[in-house]
Amino acid sequence: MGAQTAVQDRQGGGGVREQEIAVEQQHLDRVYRRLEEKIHEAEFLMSDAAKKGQAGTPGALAERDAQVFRAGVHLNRLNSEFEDFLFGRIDLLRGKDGKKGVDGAFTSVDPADDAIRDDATADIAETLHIGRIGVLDTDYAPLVIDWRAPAAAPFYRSTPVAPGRVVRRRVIRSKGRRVLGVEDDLLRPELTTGLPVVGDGALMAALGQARTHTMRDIVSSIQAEQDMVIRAPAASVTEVTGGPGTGKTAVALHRAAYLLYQDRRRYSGGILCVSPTPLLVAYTEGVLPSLGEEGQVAIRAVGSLVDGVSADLYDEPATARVKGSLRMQKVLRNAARGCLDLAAGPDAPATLRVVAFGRRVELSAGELADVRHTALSGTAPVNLLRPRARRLLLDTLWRKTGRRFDDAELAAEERQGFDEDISTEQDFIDFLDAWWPVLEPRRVLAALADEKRLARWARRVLTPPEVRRVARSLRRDGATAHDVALLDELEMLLGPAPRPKRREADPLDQLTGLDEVTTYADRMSGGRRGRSERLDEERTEYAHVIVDEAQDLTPMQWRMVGRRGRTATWTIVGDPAQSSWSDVEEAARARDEALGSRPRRRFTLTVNYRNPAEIAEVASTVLALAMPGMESPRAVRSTGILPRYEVAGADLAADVRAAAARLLSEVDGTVGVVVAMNRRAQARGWLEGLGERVVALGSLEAKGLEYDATLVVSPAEIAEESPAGLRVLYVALTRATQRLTVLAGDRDAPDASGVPDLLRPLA
Ligand SMILES: Nc1ncnc2c1ncn2[C@@H]1O[C@H](COP(=O)(O)OP(=O)(O)OP(=O)(O)O)[C@@H](O)[C@H]1O
Repeated sequence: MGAQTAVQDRQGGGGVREQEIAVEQQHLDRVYRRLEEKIHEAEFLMSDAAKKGQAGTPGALAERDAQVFRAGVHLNRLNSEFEDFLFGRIDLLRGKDGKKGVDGAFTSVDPADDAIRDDATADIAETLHIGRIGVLDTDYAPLVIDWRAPAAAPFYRSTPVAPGRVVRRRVIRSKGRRVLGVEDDLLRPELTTGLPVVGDGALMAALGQARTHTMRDIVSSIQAEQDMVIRAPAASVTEVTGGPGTGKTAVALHRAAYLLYQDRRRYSGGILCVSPTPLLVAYTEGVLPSLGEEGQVAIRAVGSLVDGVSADLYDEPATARVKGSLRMQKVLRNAARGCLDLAAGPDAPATLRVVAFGRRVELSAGELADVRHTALSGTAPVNLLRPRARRLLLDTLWRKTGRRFDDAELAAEERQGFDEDISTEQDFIDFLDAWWPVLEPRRVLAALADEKRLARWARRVLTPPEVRRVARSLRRDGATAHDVALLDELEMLLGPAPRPKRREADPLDQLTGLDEVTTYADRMSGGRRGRSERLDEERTEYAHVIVDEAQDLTPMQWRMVGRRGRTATWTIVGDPAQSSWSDVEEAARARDEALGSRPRRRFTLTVNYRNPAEIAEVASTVLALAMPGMESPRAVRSTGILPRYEVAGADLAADVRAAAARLLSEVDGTVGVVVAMNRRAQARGWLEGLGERVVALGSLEAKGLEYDATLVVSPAEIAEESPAGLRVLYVALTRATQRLTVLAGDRDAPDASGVPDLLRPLA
């Protein structure tokens, strides 16, 4: 953490500042001129390639063009959307060796032995500008280094304690083509180099900004401990823990951009970023595009990982506990199999009758049950067992015909003829459709809503009250994030509908599979969708999986996410102290299973960039209750503004509204009002008319978000909601960047100053 400690002796008076801005303006002008040249070059190459009919063919040209083209696309977007295309500069001492890397910069991290003279003077040997993409001059000298390139690492990693070659780090603020300001940190203040120093450092400037409803990238002020994570090698599993506000989400997203830059080919397999709520997805969605990365990274809420379903409901904590538990595996397995009986409905034929060799052959209900039992032995997905069931039916029917042959060849021929005859008989086809229908996960999950049935499938696994809860929750319209994990598990247990066999040999043989062809065709008949669209939908495996707020994944959700990263490398970020899941050990087991034996690299982030010290301190009193012995991250700044405590009177609505209005008048940006989950709808009503800057959130929805000011309504109600309630309260208390008001309700026991008992420091 060097940023705020570096500089004592600033010379940034008006004149110097103007001068330095002018210097950077000159450089930015040069960069834009070069980019324009590149765009023309790109346009020329594109049209030339098109003329030669080479567009779309792979090879060196495509590779080169792609780069130029990307530069063009970036420029267009950067011009129109983003303020700070070029955002950094470092001035460096001469390095130990004279070697240059591919980006044209010297590679040495340490200064040459004689770079600093005895009288503490030194010369600046290299100046690098850092930006969102790299730009080379005509002579291949780096005009801008991509922030992810190795040469940019010292911009983030140098600290006054370990400055390496960096003498001065500068953050440049610009809008469009105009440089607006510079902020310097001097990393070797003891040296005399003649470099002017301007401003108060970039980090504080960034942290003080008002918040909007979308997250900003932190590319110009990534701190050293964060940079270690962002650039950690992609091998196996990277695990990051850190308290609230330490930048875990920001770091995870920047890491995605870094990995793509590092090895675009490898990650063309896609990066999946799993987020706990749709609100957090919406909040973070803009960060990757602002880093120049779109398309390869899918940011999905954990309730939206299954195609066609989007969770919009929440389960009560006690129901969630059951649905998220590994015990559901067994229940679902029973249901997947048990549903075969149900799917056909009450009119399902009890027996199978066919005509063979001129006489009737019949399988009784008992014989059919035996066939089904045999077909279902083993672990293969139920839908994929249908061909096996069909074969077993034919075997049993054949046996019942009592035909015997001494000649094996003749027997085989007879048997083949029998199979063909029977399996093309309409009665047989209809029977099979009804007796072994293709099962859909949604239908099976819906079947669990029947309490009696669920009780049968959950025998000796769930208790009767648990059965009642789960069945009741499934009778509502809509899905929860827990239901989605169950659907995904069912998808695996059921497997896809069998695909038609691609054999051209015997047309009759093809007819045999007709039922399956039509069923499959039905499934795929969503219209004539483009191939890429379909592929996108079908992508269920990724090259890298990022899990944000990993502490909240239930065991069943770990299984779902695990299936999407069977061959992936992983980045997992989370904070056990913020977990809203109560059965921590079971989740840890499921997580270990999802990750397998891959080696893990662990990192810890220690600095809280979000909350001022005054707010962090209140949160830490709750942390002491929620997780005794757990350390709070160190708050990086202090505002001198203490949290405000109020006690609600008879009209809670009016008090919440007044407290929210007051906060709105005190901050420029957003205000979040956090209430217990069962007050969500109510709270929205209370805030009506106060404008877009304020939002009401249920405690679980506040996950990962932040606001300039937060109003936490009735800490006790939030804490009593679930066994993990204190940790959820800890989340609520750590959302504010500037101001916090706590409103004590009926269940709180405020002292004379209005401080609820849960927030009073332990004696
Ligand atoms: N190096 C940085 N420079 C500027 N801002 C930063 C930096 N690191 C983090 N921040 C800011 O701090 C805030 C918290 O970051 P983030 O949401 O990523 O933290 P988190 O660890 O995921 O928090 P939580 O666990 O509470 O969800 C964000 O506003 C982020 O932009």
